Amino acid sequence: MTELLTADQMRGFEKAAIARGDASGLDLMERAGQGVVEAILAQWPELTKGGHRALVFCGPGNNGGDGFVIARLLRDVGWTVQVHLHSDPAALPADAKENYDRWMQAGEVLPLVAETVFAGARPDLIVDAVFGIGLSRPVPVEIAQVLDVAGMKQWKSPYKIKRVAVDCPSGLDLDTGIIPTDRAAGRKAGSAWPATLNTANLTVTFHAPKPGHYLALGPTLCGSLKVVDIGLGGAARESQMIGQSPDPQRIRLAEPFFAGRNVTGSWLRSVMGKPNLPGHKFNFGHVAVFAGGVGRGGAARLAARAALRSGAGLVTVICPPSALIENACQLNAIMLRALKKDQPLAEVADHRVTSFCLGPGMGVSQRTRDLVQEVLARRAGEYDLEDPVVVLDADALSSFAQDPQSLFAQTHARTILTPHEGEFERLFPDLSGPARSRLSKVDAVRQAAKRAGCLVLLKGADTVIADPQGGATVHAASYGREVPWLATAGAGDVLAGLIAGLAASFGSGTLFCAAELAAYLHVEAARSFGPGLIAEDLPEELPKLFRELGL
Ligand SMILES: NC(=O)C1=CN([C@@H]2O[C@H](COP(=O)(O)OP(=O)(O)OC[C@H]3O[C@@H](n4cnc5c(N)ncnc54)[C@H](OP(=O)(O)O)[C@@H]3O)[C@@H](O)[C@H]2O)[C@@H](O)CC1
Ligand SMILES: Nc1ncnc2c1ncn2[C@@H]1O[C@H](COP(=O)(O)OP(=O)(O)O)[C@@H](O)[C@H]1O
Ligand SMILES: [K+]
Repeated sequence: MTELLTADQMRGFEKAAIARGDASGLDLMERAGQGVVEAILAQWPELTKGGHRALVFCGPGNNGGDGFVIARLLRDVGWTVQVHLHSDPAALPADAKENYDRWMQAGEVLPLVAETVFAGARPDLIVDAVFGIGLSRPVPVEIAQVLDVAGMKQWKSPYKIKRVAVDCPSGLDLDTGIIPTDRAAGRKAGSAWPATLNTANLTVTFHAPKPGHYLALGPTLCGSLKVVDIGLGGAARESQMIGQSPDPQRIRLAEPFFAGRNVTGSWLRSVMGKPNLPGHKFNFGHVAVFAGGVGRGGAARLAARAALRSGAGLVTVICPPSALIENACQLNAIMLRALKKDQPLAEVADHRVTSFCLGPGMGVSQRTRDLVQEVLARRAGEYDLEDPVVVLDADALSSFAQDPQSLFAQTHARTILTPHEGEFERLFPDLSGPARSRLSKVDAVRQAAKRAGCLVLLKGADTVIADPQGGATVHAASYGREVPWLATAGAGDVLAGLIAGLAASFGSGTLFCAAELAAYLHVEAARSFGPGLIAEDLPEELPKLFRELGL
């Protein structure tokens, strides 16, 4: 787990370190600039030999200050460096001004405008130190144009110029992963994309990654991401995240790393480890997955298969009597029960069911609403420690589109909603669409979880999970973990089943931790299988994956 720091939190860390006397602002800026130079040379070792040519673009704040440090350090090792500044030097904040002055002892600064930038010779490297965490509004068009590689037509092979972003490609909002644009001028006609895009090959950030590096457009713009330690401390805080419920004030990245160490095995065991004690299948949880009518059972069967493969002791598919034969033809290790329309649920799902999964293929209907409400009303039985887990996906969510409040009135702390964006919009229209140009995906899901009184997992290449108290996790299939082939019908059904299965065992960690691990595992399963994947392949890939991951 890695903590993702918002701009305000990052400033808080900086202030605290300075107040403790651990470092001055100038020290931190020097370490930041040094870290960027080291990252550049590590990324492109061919740049260590010989003098190369760099353009450094500096902005009006401390991001620009980092730029002056980088310019000076590159010059010190023999590079030809040309600096362009977008501001009045006299208005620079103190530390940035100090580094401007140091640079000016043997250098010059040109304005950051196309005429001067493109008048010079082709650089080997461009350093973007215009805006970092202090971005407060859309980037002025004339700067956005200078930063867009597509506009660098004056130079030969502009895409081969190495582009490094300090903290972020300028224009990216590091809290949201969104590029704030001036709607009138900033958007390509008829498109949600900005008219100009500032992309980097390498982004170097400080102390900890920020949500915007992983959300929305962040991964597309940043290229590869390197985090540089500038001595602000805090590793102990991170260690509290493994296997623990989330802290309401913090955002974490679901990944099996802690302070640079791979902790995959212990992460998996903390959520799904089966104790090596005499036990039987009921000790490892019983998952009940509801299926829809004839010809619509595939989605529930996929979820059930994922639940069983993830280690649940038993899995039962519950279907209408008309679909019994269809399901019986398809299922073996998974048990099957028919539920008649007026039959009490307790007759087919007794108190030993520890986890329910509803939605995939159930159909949008009053019957689905009734079943969801009946399951949500279940409480811990005489012998159970906790209420059963309820995973609500797909049609179990869409069935409440007309009246989401009637669903939220019943959801409880052991419930998780797992919508994709379309389903999310049906339940939370005011947290979707245009609202999301102001609200990060993390904050939208936090608000949704608070309103629903349960966990919410909003799917995507950037999946966000939040609880009603505000604890939030991002799981991102990016930075080398891209799996576009996971966008295949049924992948979400598998995810719902995985969560139900991982959360089913009494011995397992919290529902939140199960959801984090499920998001990670379904992407790892997709990576392991590779292109050509269909949803059926995901559960079948799990045993190999568990072995490889050290479970
Ligand atoms: N925190 C740390 O621990 C460390 C931080 N470090 C570095 O400091 C960076 C943060 O510095 P920062 O706070 O000065 O903000 P920064 O991104 O330079 O921008 C602020 C300036 O830009 C202006 N401005 C904003 N948007 C604009 C727009 N669209 N168009 C025009 N102007 C715009 C804004 O103006 P204002 O909004 O005030 O009007 C203000 O003048 C951080 O990213 C990292 O690189 C490192 O040194 C290591 C330690
Ligand atoms: N480009 C992508 N990269 C990584 N994961 C993706 C991508 N597109 C979709 N996914 C994942 O695939 C699953 C698709 O779920 P969903 O949209 O509910 O599909 P379905 O309803 O067909 O099962 C989600 O878990 C989502 O996070
Ligand atoms: K930048």
